Amino acid sequence: MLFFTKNLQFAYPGQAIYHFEDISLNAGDSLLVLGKSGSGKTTLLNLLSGLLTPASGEVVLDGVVVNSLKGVKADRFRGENIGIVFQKPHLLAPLTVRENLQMARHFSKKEGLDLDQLLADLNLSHKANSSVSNLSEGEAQRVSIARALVNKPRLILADEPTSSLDDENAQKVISLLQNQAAKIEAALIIVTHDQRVKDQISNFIQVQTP
Ligand SMILES: Nc1ncnc2c1ncn2[C@@H]1O[C@H](COP(=O)(O)OP(=O)(O)OP(=O)(O)O)[C@@H](O)[C@H]1O
Repeated sequence: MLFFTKNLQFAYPGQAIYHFEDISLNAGDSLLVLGKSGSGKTTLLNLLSGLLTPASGEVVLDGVVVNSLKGVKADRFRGENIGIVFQKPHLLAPLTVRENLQMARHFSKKEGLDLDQLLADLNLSHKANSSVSNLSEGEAQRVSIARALVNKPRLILADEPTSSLDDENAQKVISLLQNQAAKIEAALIIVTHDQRVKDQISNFIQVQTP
C-alpha cells in the first residue's frame, strides 16, 4: 500500500474530537474527500501532509510515518514527496512560469520531472517565459498543478481545485491530475464540493463534524 491512515484523531484546543475514516491508496488511485463547509476537510488534508499532528493514529506514505517526522525533516519530506494544489494558486508574482517551477524544484534534492515535458503536458509551453501575473485563471491553476508535480511526489493533495473553473476546464483539470498521478505513480486525494468531480471519480470518504 503506497499511502494509508489508521485511526486518525484530532482536536483543536477545547473542541470536539474528529475521528477520521481510514484511507488506503495504491499508486494511481484517486480519492475524493467530501463534506459540508466547516466539517473538517482542510483539517484532514493538513493532517495528511503533516502540517498538523494528530492526537492519535498514523499517516504512512511509502513506508514513512509522516506524523512522526519533525522540523526540517518533516519539511523536506513534504517538499519531496507531497504535492499540494491549493484552492488559489499562490504563485510568486514577480517570477515567470518556468521560474516558479524552478523555485519549487530548488528545495528538493530528489530528481524531479523534466520541466519542458511537464509544461507541454499541461499545455503551458507557450507561457513558460510569461510572468505569472499575466495568466488567465485556468492557466494559473495549471501552473499550480505543475508546481505540485515538479518534484515527482508520491502523494498529490488538491483542495477544491475546480471551484473557480467552468465545466470544460474543471473536467480537464481533474483528468490532468489523474493522468499525471498515474504517470508518476502517485496517489491523488481531492477535496471538493463539486458535483462535476463526483462524476469523474467514484471513490470517496465523507468528513463529518464531530
Ligand atoms: N486553527 C484552528 N483553530 C481552531 N479551530 C479551527 C482552526 N482551523 C479550523 N478550525 C475549525 O475546524 C472546523 C473545520 O475546519 P476546516 O477548515 O477543516 O473545514 P472544511 O471542511 O475544510 O471547510 P470549508 O469547506 O468551508 O473549507 C471549523 O469549525 C473551523 O472553524
